[in-house]
Amino acid sequence: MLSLPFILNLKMEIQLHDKHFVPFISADELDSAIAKMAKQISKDFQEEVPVFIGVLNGAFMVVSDFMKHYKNPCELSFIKMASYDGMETTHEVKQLIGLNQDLTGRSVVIIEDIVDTGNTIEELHKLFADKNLKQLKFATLFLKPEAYKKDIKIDYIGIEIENKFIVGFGLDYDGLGRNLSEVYQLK
Ligand SMILES: O=P(O)(O)OC[C@H]1O[C@H](OP(=O)(O)OP(=O)(O)O)[C@H](O)[C@@H]1O
Ligand code: HPA
Repeated sequence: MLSLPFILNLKMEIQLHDKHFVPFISADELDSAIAKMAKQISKDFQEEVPVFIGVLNGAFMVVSDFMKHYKNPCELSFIKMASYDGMETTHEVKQLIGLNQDLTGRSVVIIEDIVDTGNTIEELHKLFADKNLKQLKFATLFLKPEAYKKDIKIDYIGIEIENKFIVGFGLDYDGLGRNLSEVYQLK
């Protein structure tokens, strides 16, 4: 006979396309990590109005929850970048929707759902280099330290995770899984 934990575990496992995923990070843990980042960032930007830039598609949920936790004046915009095909990076980061705002003299905080290889934030770093910003900072809900090989400083990190593929809370596997309110890890 199967034990109860085994049955519960089977129930919680999900399948997206051909892959199976298991529960990894709960909605409560995600919310606490985002609230902590919002608190840190508001402390660092008390004297000014930062411009937050969310990186679509993946960051839409993080940004939405982050904004609810950020209580000081701020502005928000989005940029759309993509490089992943299924579970693999293509190493070519494309800008799919750009910014049309003058950011001269502004403090900009890029908000990412995940920094993995760092290819995307490297491209963003280049993209903002000639925008005459006051400062550029990077915030990410997830960082995979074993995969990240770039020199760019990541100023605000929610949760460090091992180098395994995850889905949920904005992150997808080949288009699916973005609407999950918890994060799942590849089985
Ligand atoms: O550090 P990296 O290896 O560059 O990976 C991080 C990027 O990968 C994902 O985007 P993706 O290119 O899959 O596009 P999406 O946001 O539309 O899913 C994620 O949202 C990050 O932007
Ligand atoms: O682990 C991941 N999951 C989903 N999308 C991603 N983009 C980079 N890393 C990941």
